[in-house]
Amino acid sequence: MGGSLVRPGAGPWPAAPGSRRGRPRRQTARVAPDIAPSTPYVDLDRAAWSRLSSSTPLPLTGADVARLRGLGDPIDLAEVDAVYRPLSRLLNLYANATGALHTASSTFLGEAAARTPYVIGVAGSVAVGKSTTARVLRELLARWPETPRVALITTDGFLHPNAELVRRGIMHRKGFPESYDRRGLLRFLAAVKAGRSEVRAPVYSHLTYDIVPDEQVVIRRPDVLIVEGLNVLQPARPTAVGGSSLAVSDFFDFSIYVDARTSDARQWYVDRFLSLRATAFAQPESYFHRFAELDDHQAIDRAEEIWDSINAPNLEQNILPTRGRATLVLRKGADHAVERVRLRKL
Ligand SMILES: Nc1ncnc2c1ncn2[C@@H]1O[C@H](COP(=O)(O)OP(=O)(O)O)[C@@H](O)[C@H]1O
Ligand SMILES: CC(C)(COP(=O)(O)O)[C@@H](O)C(=O)NCCC(=O)O
Repeated sequence: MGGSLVRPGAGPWPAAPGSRRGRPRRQTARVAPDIAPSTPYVDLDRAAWSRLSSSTPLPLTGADVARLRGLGDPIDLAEVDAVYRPLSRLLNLYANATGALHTASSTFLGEAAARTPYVIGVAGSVAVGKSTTARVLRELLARWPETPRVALITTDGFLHPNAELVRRGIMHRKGFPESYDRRGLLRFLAAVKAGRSEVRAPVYSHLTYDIVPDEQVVIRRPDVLIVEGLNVLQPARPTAVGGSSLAVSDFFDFSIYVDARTSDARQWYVDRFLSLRATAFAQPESYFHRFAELDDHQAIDRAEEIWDSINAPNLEQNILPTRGRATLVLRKGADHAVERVRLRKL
């Protein structure tokens, strides 16, 4: 393959907050290529990535992609072909290999091999297009004969209801780790992974900006479960006795971080906010209904204020630092197209 291997920390990947990159480095001797420090990542540019798995057919049409596309996301069939078709093949190989491993360990233990869903996490900032990525993958993975049943949940269903956020004084921190019922999400994933026949999750509405009372999504032993959300790669919380509890990502077989420059994500958030005035905000039940009548200047001010006070600090403090934990990073350019793909090999 024509992609380039990179040293950890090298290449186009900007430093996550708190990383060593960006600090002055001691001068070190040049390392000969054959003894260069090994890296757990393979970093491919778009062209090299899209040449992989060229024999895998693309089972979607332009109309399918239009149906799956989120507001403001220009994804088209060419993008799905170049980026998501190889990813679907890779996930198919990984899911099959994990199934075989599971069968082997059941045989060793003398247990009947019960299938357990292959769980994929999709992380990244607000407005980077996680939901489109997750929906496209759901559609592609469901076309493989081994995984026809693909379920998708978003972690916003596990946000505390607004009344509870207000009671805790953290309404301005929606999307931060503490705004979620983390125990509920862990219980949900443990039940899905244990192969329970029916597992329920609460539902969030972007329209009312709150949990929908008395509504639940039911997951019935899928072959694959995709779990999409800002904070799905958060490490476990330390416990009072010096240990740590389980993390959501402990239940993942594979994880994807949808990455973009922070300035691009901010612009996409503002653009989407402007578009939402004529669609979601125009509906009387929308939490943001009062913003439907704002002119462009007022709407841009309001969107930038929300971004700068909530979504940017959350990205910098909680989300971006988890990028290195992902199995695969999709790095988007300013036009939303994926420019590079980084896969963790080890
Ligand atoms: N205020 C809103 N009203 C209606 N829909 C919204 C609103 N904010 C976000 N959405 C929709 O919710 C989905 C998830 O958005 P977000 O959490 O920003 O993640 P991403 O853009 O990475 O998918 C998107 O499809 C988006 O269009
Ligand atoms: C609902 C969200 C927290 C995303 O939740 P997720 O599905 O990623 O868990 C986010 O889209 C959001 O609404 N953030 C609050 C700030 C804002 O209104 O943009």
